[in-house]
Amino acid sequence: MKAGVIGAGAWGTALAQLLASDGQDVALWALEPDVVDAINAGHENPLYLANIPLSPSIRATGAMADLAACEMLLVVSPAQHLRRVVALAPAGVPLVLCSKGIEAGTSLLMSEVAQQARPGSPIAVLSGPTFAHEVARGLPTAITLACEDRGLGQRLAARIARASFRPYLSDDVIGAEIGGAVKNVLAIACGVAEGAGLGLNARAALISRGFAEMTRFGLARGARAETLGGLSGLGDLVLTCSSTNSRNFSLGKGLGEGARAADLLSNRRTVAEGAHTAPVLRDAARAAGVEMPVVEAVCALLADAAPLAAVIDALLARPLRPE
Ligand SMILES: NC(=O)C1=CN([C@@H]2O[C@H](COP(=O)(O)OP(=O)(O)OC[C@H]3O[C@@H](n4cnc5c(N)ncnc54)[C@H](O)[C@@H]3O)[C@@H](O)[C@H]2O)C=CC1
Ligand SMILES: O=C(CO)COP(=O)(O)O
Repeated sequence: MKAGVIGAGAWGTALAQLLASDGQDVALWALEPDVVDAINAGHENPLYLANIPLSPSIRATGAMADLAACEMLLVVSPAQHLRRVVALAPAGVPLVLCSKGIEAGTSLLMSEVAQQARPGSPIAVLSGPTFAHEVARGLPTAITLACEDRGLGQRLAARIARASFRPYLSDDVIGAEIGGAVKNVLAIACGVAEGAGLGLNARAALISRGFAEMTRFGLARGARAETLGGLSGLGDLVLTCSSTNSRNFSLGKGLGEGARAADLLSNRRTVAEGAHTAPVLRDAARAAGVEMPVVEAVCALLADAAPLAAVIDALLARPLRPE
């Protein structure tokens, strides 16, 4: 299966490096001409994945037509741009969606957006606890590969798997997507706790009460509980809520230290998906009658709608209830 990757940010570049690690050619579509040139001439991507020497088997391009011969396309754009890039991709080729988020304006998950943008292209989702720079360095990683077509899922998994990169197959596409989208918002909350010096008890409470929110929302959207408790849900939640290597956690840390969201988000080159997903998720949850108080709190801080102390007090003052 000749592989192509759409999007040369940190994660797209790391996945191209993974796929090229057995010497096979990988076509990598990048938005920025500077990135195309740096990868082809210098075998590096200093803009998004600095200090990682890239395989010469990776061929970057700015022309989507150069991906026409690919038999598998990994889509790794930011979630809010996925509709536009998928519409440009060659038709009929299996799309492995690696972006984590919910589309603003439609509240659609990435698989639903891709189905609208490229009807007829088979779809899979690749999602889990996977910091890009660790995968690019070949460190051990496990991930969920969700696909409703079991045979296709097995073929994709075989093509993507490496000695230190283990895809676990699932047929719960929606469940895999909801975990990845929701954990980004919850990572912002854990970053806030870190930045405000609330302690590790508070972080653990946010992770487990946040997981309860993820589960309520996921079940309401048709996800399976075991998917939400797996790599793409709980696994990714734990990773992203534990480290400033996470852009979402770092954004929250800045909020917790007292910075304004608008200042933290202006002029950033890399994406913190949780900031885009949070208000969409809050509205979708309200519409479904699902309570998500941690997500509501993150939205209030992102919108600068209430002082940090008031947001924390409101969460702690919620009525006592059974776990
Ligand atoms: N970085 C990571 O460790 C991981 C990231 N992801 C997900 O992968 C997706 C991409 O994230 P990263 O690769 O980290 O991105 P990044 O933050 O490293 O880079 C930003 C990306 O956005 C692209 N971009 C900017 N404006 C655009 C536009 N108008 N149209 C299309 N693309 C545009 C840039 O070309 C670049 O590829 C996100 O949904 C993220 O949640 C998933 C797993 C791990
Ligand atoms: O999704 C990720 C790891 O699985 C990356 O998290 P951040 O986008 O918060 O950096």
